[in-house]
Amino acid sequence: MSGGLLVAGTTSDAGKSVLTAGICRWLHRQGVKVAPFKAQNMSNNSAVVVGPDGRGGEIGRAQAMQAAACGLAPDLRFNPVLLKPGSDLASQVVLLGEAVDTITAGTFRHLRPRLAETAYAALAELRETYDVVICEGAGSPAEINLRAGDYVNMGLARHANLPTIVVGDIDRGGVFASMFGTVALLDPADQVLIAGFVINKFRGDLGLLQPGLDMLRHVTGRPTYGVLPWALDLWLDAEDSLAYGRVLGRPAAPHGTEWLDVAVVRLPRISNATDVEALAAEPGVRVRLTIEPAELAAADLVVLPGSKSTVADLAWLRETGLADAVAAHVAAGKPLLGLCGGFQMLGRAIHDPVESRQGSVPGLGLLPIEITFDPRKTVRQSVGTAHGGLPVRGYEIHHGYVSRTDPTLAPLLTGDDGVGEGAVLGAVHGTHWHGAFESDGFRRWFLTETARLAGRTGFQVAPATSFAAARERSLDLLGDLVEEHLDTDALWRLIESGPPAGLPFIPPGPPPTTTPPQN
Ligand SMILES: NC(=O)CC[C@H](N)C(=O)O
Repeated sequence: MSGGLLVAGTTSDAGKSVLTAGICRWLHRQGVKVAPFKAQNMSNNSAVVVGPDGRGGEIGRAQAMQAAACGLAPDLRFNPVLLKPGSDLASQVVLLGEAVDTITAGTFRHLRPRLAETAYAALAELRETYDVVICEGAGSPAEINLRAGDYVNMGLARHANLPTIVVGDIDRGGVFASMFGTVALLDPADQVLIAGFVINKFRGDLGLLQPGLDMLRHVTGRPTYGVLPWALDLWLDAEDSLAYGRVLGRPAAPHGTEWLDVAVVRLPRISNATDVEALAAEPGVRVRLTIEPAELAAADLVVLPGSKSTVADLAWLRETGLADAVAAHVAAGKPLLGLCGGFQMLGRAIHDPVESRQGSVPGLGLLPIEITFDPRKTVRQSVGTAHGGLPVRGYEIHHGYVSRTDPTLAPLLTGDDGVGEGAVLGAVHGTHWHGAFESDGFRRWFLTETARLAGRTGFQVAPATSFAAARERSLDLLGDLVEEHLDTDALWRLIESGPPAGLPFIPPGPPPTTTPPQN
């Protein structure tokens, strides 16, 4: 068979990624050969995938997570187009894993046909290989200004005749109006593909919600396939949980007598922020994303995460007073960790003719290294050891490299080629590797060392947390939610048989265009 479904949303962060992953896990458990797909993703949170030519390429982390939900290794075709925003105006374009261009809104139009063609071809290939492909849309399908050029939402559904469900986040309010409006702003040929709705993040009495669902059915002629409850345990790989001010996940009580407090600076162009999820998976480790200097002062460990715009985010760090707070933290002998872009900021100088094109700028001066940016991007999976033999796996996505270092500086890690990676100087730690803290033994050593440096003598790392098992549990939880709360028989009919016949048109449809579409 060649089944398919598009999961669209009323807004960004409505729950498309997790619902797609949940549907993938449900089908995978049923023995269905299923794959995920997102034609175009806009995110700086990417995973490294080894392509058919053996080279490393990038896809959105959400698609790598959905691949795991399907029991598959990630594939570049699962997310053929990835836009990585370096500023509000410009994005790096990653096509089938490889960075090919940097675009602005104005130049996107010229590239769009090539991107759409690549995405359509990738989906066609996947549909030949897999029995079912679950596609995730982007933003809302009712972005009427962008509809003409769309190949991620209804443009994709039309091209591949995909039945579409629309998920809405009821916690934000206005869910009925946004469900209705999403359908009613689409043209008739798009509307016949919208089969129904899913409500996400509901807390409360289903009996009170039911009349609303009945009314929604009455005014749209479309059912709600189910209502997913607010699930507190769902936070791994969920990008919206990375908003600042929040504690990441739901940390269990400490194994020892004291908590370890970790403050992660929420850089404006943060990239691969999911790196710190592995720390947050440990009992007694409280990880908070913050932009408050006072929170850095109170933290045991400060983390400068990855950045898509190292030099610009470093300037922001100085403007906001956070750079001074980082310096004070280090001056007090407390531990600091820099990851990729955050590591690059720790050196004496950054020479960047590529990303910011600012030339040479001073770094924070906390490590005796200099960073130079190369137009070629390093994208690879990396394997090595730390602290005398603890195995570490990670991945690298960067243009900048260490161009000058002090030969006496100790590395944090050693690659399997025997070459030192990153640095440790006193309580300052840094590496270009992402994902390293998913390696359980290394994470335990690092947290123990961190607690010692911070004087948290009562903190004791739990002996046996497995991050891989925690991720697997979270995918299973998503599968459980789908099985328990959605009408899976009806969903299966949709996936198998395509858009149902006879779905009514809801006026007014798209407003007439007064100006030519911009995309
Ligand atoms: N992943 C990152 O943090 C990348 C750092 C920096 N933007 C670079 O390209 O080198």
